[in-house]
Amino acid sequence: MTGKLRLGVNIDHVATIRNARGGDHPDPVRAAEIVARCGGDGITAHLREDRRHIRDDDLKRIQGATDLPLNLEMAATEEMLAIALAHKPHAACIVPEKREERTTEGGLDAAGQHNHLTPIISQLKDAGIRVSLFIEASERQLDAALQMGVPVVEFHTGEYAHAALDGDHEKVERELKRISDMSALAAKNGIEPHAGHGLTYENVQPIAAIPQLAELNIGHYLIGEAIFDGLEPAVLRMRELMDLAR
Ligand SMILES: CC(=O)[C@@H](O)[C@H](O)COP(=O)(O)O
Ligand SMILES: NCC(=O)COP(=O)(O)O
Repeated sequence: MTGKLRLGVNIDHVATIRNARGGDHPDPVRAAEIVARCGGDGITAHLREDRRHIRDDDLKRIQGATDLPLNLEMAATEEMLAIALAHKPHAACIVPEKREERTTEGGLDAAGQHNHLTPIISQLKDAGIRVSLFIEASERQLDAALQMGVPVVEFHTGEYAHAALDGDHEKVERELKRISDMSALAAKNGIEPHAGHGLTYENVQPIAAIPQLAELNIGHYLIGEAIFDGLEPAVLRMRELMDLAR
């Protein structure tokens, strides 16, 4: 049976615009409040090591402003671990991070970093934080996630989104199949599959139709659309498209 697909709204890029002028406007906290009012299921925020968008004080303010679960995206570093343990978000999604990248370019190499990730995951879990790994939809990475005992994985949909933009239909189908196959395998093994990165009104529905997926995290496109239509209509439109696909 296909359950409700949650929509986590990533508000990072409200902070990107704020930071362009160094002041307080627009405030990502106000975005979180709007998401909460219009039926978003969660707030996602990526505290990057270089603080290019979300900043440390935003986390506490977001947590104080809404009851929606906060999904903190974080690199697997001691600094980020300490911040996560201090804030105790509902969930922490461990993501790969490269200082010079424009955005999160690929999935976490969970298979290659087993020894580094295991103690970080267990400290997050001991603090009651729901740990997720942001990985490519591959059997190797999913196996590693299983071995590490995480309850959630988020599949990186960037390759799928790029293929859709390029009009490469064969690649779109290949990417969809691997995300769909790995979602089924994750669910079969008791891991809750999520997906996100580069999702738009145009490309969200085939992903939303994957029955095992429990949550999509969507940010950059929604904040872009919000400039033209407002954040609430953008979230509601995405919600509608996701629901129609189930
Ligand atoms: C991990 C991820 O996909 C999100 O963090 C999202 O991409 C927004 O942050 P960036 O644009 O900084 O990658
Ligand atoms: N984990 C993916 C995410 O939070 C949102 O990615 P994007 O929609 O900003 O590309």
